[in-house]
Amino acid sequence: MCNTVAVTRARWTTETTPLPPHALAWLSQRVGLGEPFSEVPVSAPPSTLSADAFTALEAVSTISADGADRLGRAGGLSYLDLLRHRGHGSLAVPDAVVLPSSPAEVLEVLQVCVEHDIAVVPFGGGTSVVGGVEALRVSKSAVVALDLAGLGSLVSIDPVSHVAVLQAGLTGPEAERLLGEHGFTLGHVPQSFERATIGGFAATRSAGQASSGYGRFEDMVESVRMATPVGEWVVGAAPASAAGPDLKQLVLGSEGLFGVITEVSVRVRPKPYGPRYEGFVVDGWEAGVDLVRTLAQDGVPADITRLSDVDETEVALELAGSKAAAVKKYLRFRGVKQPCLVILGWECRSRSATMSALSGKKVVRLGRAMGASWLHGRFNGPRQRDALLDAGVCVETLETATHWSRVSELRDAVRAALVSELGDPVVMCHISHAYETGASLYFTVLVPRDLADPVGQWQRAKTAASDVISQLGTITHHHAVGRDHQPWLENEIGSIGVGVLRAVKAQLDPTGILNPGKLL
Ligand SMILES: Cc1cc2nc3c(=O)[nH]c(=O)nc-3n(C[C@H](O)[C@H](O)[C@H](O)COP(=O)(O)OP(=O)(O)OC[C@H]3O[C@@H](n4cnc5c(N)ncnc54)[C@H](O)[C@@H]3O)c2cc1C
Repeated sequence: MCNTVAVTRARWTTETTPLPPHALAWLSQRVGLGEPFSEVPVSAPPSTLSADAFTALEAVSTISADGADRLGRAGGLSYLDLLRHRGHGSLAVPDAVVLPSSPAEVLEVLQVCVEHDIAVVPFGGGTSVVGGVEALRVSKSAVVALDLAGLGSLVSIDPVSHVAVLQAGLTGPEAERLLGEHGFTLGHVPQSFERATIGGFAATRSAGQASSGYGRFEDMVESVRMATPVGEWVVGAAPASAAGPDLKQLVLGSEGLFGVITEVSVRVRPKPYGPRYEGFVVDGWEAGVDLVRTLAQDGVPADITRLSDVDETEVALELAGSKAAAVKKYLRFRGVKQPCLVILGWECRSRSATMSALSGKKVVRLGRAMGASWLHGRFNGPRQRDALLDAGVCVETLETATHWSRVSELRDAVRAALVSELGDPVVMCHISHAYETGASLYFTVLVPRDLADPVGQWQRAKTAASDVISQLGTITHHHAVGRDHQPWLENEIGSIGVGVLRAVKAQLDPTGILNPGKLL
């Protein structure tokens, strides 16, 4: 029996966090509530793994064909995954779960899977929202989820160079706890931090909430150790190198198709002394975009640099409850007509540099209480999503990035596509990461769930939004490609790009056992 993923995959946690009454009142008035969710119990189909293959895998690793263990690794945590786990739409369940406990064991498991023609889905925290861990068998005899939870150690730390080697199965909090014992931090805090893993961050080119300061996950990676069907491959030898193309960049974002990442060597930073988070308001989206662009181009963004549009700000204030009225009154007094919330947080970068760039700009300071409130709720999204689903709401997110000159055009186009498919949804948007040349846009969509066809409702909206996104920006800034963004990949990287990735795959995984049906 396996011993991880004790929680149901139909929700983020087993604890139910109901929406507060004022939030429910606002929702029913603005969004409209659907029918409370009728959860249809799901069960795992019989495993098709042959007895021979089971015995061969059992000889080299820990394996379970138990239905609950298999359901616990069936798919990721997108809105559609949650629907499937609540009995709507068909769920792809792996035939077994394999739990190796060392990099050497991962190599042995891959050998057995090649011999028995078994598809292998590398499984970290299972937080993919793009179908990345869907257990697709494709043309293989069976499919196993290869859960990396047994690779959970800090292998080494070099306090002089600020480099740590982390095993792939460490979750965000575990990695931070182990690094914290040595006075260091990774500073990588995506909203899925609580469940996502180091291997998953590397395999998807993840971006965290403080990536404007610490960099995206790929910026932190020094080297990667990866088990492939043709042997072990270690890429990255020094902080910088001119030894041909940077092959590390081929491994990062490879989404389990080229190999199983077992260890990642990362740049770490001393734990911040006295981090500080503050809230500000600007009048109107365009003013906010200009402000964030200036900070990024002047090289003085805060580590967390986040700008909400008018709709997201309005919802944030509505849901803040009693304090919201006083904030709104103050903003009216300050002459702000279209409030857009800016959250700035400093952990490793200089606050004074950002603040001097803000001086003279039309910005209303809301102070540390607003920053503290953001910090307090930074991981609430997935819990609120559970509660919204329970209340009959379709709730999902989309993300992209583009150049500054197109940021507003892209935002408007995505909103229009969603409105044309969904009727009158609430569409909220924020800039989540600021770069010198552009920014990422993150959308949250709320609409009453279509009772007759909840899966089709979101699939149509997602397709419409992705068509628009693929014309004006990247199909994904940090959620990766998986299965869901696959139809738009060739448009972004070209047929030559697809050919290059196929050639790499053929070299590393000649029989195609690794995560079939994703990315390419
Ligand atoms: C509520 C919520 C919020 C999110 N917020 C963010 C965010 O702020 N920023 C962000 O970047 N992402 C976010 N995500 C997406 C997701 O958390 C990231 O893609 C994350 O990096 C996935 O890590 P994981 O360990 O859960 O990987 P999994 O979901 O288990 O796997 C993701 C992909 O990587 C592959 N993979 C996993 N581990 C390995 C390995 N060791 N070797 C090879 N391949 C592997 C899988 O096969 C799959 O293709 C969010 C998701 C949710 C549900």
